[in-house]
Amino acid sequence: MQNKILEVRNVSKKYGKKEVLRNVSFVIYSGEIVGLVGPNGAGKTTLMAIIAGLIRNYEGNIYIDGRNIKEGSVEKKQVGCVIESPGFYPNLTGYENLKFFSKIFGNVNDSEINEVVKLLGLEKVIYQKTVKYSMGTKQRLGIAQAVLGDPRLLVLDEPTNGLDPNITPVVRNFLKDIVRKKSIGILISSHVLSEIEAICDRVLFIRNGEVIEEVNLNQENKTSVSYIFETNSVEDLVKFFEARGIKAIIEGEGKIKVVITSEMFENLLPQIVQKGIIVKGIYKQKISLEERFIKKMEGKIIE
Ligand SMILES: Nc1ncnc2c1ncn2[C@@H]1O[C@H](COP(=O)(O)OP(=O)(O)OP(=O)(O)O)[C@@H](O)[C@H]1O
Repeated sequence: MQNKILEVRNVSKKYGKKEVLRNVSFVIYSGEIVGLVGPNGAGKTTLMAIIAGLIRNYEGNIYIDGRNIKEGSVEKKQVGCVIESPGFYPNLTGYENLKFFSKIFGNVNDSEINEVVKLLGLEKVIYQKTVKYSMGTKQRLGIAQAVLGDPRLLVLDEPTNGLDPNITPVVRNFLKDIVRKKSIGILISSHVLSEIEAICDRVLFIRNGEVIEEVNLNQENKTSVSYIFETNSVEDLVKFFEARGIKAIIEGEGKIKVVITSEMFENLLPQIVQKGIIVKGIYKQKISLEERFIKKMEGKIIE
């Protein structure tokens, strides 16, 4: 069984009278990358800052490795974070900055720093002063800083912001690798939903401070996808689906579209064949996270 790395239980936060987070609860298990997506002002950064221990005044409880973060200090680094733009000493080199931050958590040796620098493709710039760094390079140095000291959880707010498209996969692979290798958990937010889709195991949709949906991206057969059926008997096929409560949309000549799970598809296909309906072609279209997000934020329900 997987360990619970993070448990957020009924967390609420107000600024004055404004409720920024309302009763947020979720869990991250070891080896999991969980995405947090929502429109501007939904409460993502506030939630991440609370989990990272940067905001202490909130209702509810947060447990990291089973330990309530409200209860006293811990010797070991529990959470590594990059929230908003990472801050570094501009007149120190990247390496000096990493050394400085690592000292706070003790026991980070040079070989660990060198390995992380290499994995994040920072070797060429690491001995330059960070004042010269681009935003994307600062982001990568921020991730390196967050990872050092072996935290149990990484909290990364928009970590691929400002990265060159050729560097984004480097960061993505780095995070995918360490989350499993070190059995940690990662909470990540991004406005680039294709990026979230490429990296996360699960996604939480947050709106007006509430988690309104959780999508498991690894459960392909439980997620509804669009299937386009090409057939000579459009009417019969539409009737077939409608008799089973499934909406079928005519998509041009001889084509109909239904949104069903892979499990349903596997059960229904033999029945279609049995009815003697001739299917000339079937095309599967996965609903992208972006489509789900747009529909969800419009308040439409996605089965
Ligand atoms: N220090 C603060 N004082 C008062 N209100 C705040 C403060 N910080 C955030 N807020 C408000 O809380 C709400 C949530 O903000 P937050 O930054 O957490 O949202 P977000 O989902 O991260 O948005 P974005 O995608 O734009 O970064 C917003 O309405 C914001 O104006």
